[in-house]
Amino acid sequence: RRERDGKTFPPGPSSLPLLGVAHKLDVSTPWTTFTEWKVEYGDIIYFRQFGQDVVVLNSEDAVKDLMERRSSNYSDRMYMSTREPYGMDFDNIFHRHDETWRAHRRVAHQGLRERHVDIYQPTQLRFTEALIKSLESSPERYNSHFQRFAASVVLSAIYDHDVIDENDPILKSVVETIDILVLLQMPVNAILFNVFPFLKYTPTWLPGGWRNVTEARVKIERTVNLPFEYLEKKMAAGSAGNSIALEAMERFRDTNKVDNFEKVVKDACCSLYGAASETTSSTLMVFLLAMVQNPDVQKRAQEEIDSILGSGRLPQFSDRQSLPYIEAVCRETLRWRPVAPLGIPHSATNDDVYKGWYIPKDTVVIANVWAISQNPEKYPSPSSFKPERFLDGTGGLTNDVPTYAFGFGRRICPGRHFATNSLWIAVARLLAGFTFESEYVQAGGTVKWHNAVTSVPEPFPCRIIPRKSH
Ligand code: HEM
Repeated sequence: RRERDGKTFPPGPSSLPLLGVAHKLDVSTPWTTFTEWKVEYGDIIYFRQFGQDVVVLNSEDAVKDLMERRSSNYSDRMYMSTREPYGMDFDNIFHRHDETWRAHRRVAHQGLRERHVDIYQPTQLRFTEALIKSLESSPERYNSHFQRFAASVVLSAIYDHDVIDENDPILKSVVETIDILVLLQMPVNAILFNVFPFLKYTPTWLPGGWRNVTEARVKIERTVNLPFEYLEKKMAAGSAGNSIALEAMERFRDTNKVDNFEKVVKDACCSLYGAASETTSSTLMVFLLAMVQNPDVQKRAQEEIDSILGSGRLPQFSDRQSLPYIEAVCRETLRWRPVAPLGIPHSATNDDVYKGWYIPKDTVVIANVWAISQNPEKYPSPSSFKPERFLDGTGGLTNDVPTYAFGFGRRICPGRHFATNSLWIAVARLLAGFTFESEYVQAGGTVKWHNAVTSVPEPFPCRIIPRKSH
């Protein structure tokens, strides 16, 4: 227990003046270190990193107590000195908990609420079919096909924009901008830039060799505006289909409740893309790895599909209820290797006391999703991929839905219903259409992980074999 100014802080490792706790952390997978610290320090851990107060929550109960039951105090994001100068303040994901954030959330919620997302199912199906075709013609490029699938469904839902190929101007522009956002807003970099402001102007820290802030601003502004220029042309021609952007524009224009609504909608929509694309494709990579590591699971999933659909018919969204094992495979994919193992850190708006421990204003509060998803009491042998965990004795689904993979409280991912639909149709169709094998992985070959904002397996040798019956 540590005391400062008569206040008791939660337990945690001691920090060095310059390094903080960096020397004690596995910096590429800090979530594993935080989970190990649970044994010594418990469910709520405190330390200081470069002068920044940090609290890590290692259990679902602690996360829910703070981020959900006390959501008015734990829904902010940390201050980032790079946001304004680089023109990144358009972004909703790292936005402070204020009126603009609320307006963005309204756009997201309206377009992505649970009962509404089904209108995008035809789009998701269409791009799943394109994914299958790409895998048939160049299976070795599976990773870029997954990325293309994720980007296409999302750009279509947000802007009614169909990605034609890799040179698509909107796709290129958003990908470039996301790279900047990721680099500058990764929590560790954000803290560094706050503490050592000169770093953010140092060219080597900037993506793509960028030399100055102005150029970043221009690129970001273009990314926010370009999809709307396309959409406006379609609107003028009367050919604009359903999209989150169009719906939000029409609604905000009619209600007159939001100031500067065009900017709000543009910014919110661009943020949606940023949050949606990489998370979805990374989850498909995790699914693929799980399949090649667990041929028995793959076989059982294919047997379920074949027994319900017969050979030849492909899964449709309407089959979802009849395929509980496929649903369980999707849930287990989200649990087994959550692509955001530390979620996105929240921040405390005011001083607070929890279980007698003091949490100062502006503390960065991290929900350790990894510790929750790997909790051996809830999930015995947590590192094994076992979809049966989500099934009851009769083969039906349990009530356990790994929503923790999508964050918590007011900041919970607004795209989760859309994401789980994309994931489900892709997984069902991939399993119906192909068998995935990897002698390399089966023989214990190393699979590297890329750990940045998301944690994702790097491409590994894999054979993608069309199934004869489909
Ligand atoms: C498998 C796919 C996805 C995963 C695992 C995922 C996960 C997450 C997580 C962990 C957060 C942080 C929540 C928190 O702070 O507590 C988040 C935020 C967010 N997600 Fe997702 N997400 C996915 C797909 C999507 C999609 C498809 C969209 C939009 C179409 C989306 C839009 C957003 C937005 C806008 C935020 C920021 C919310 C805020 O700060 O208020 N995500 N997501």
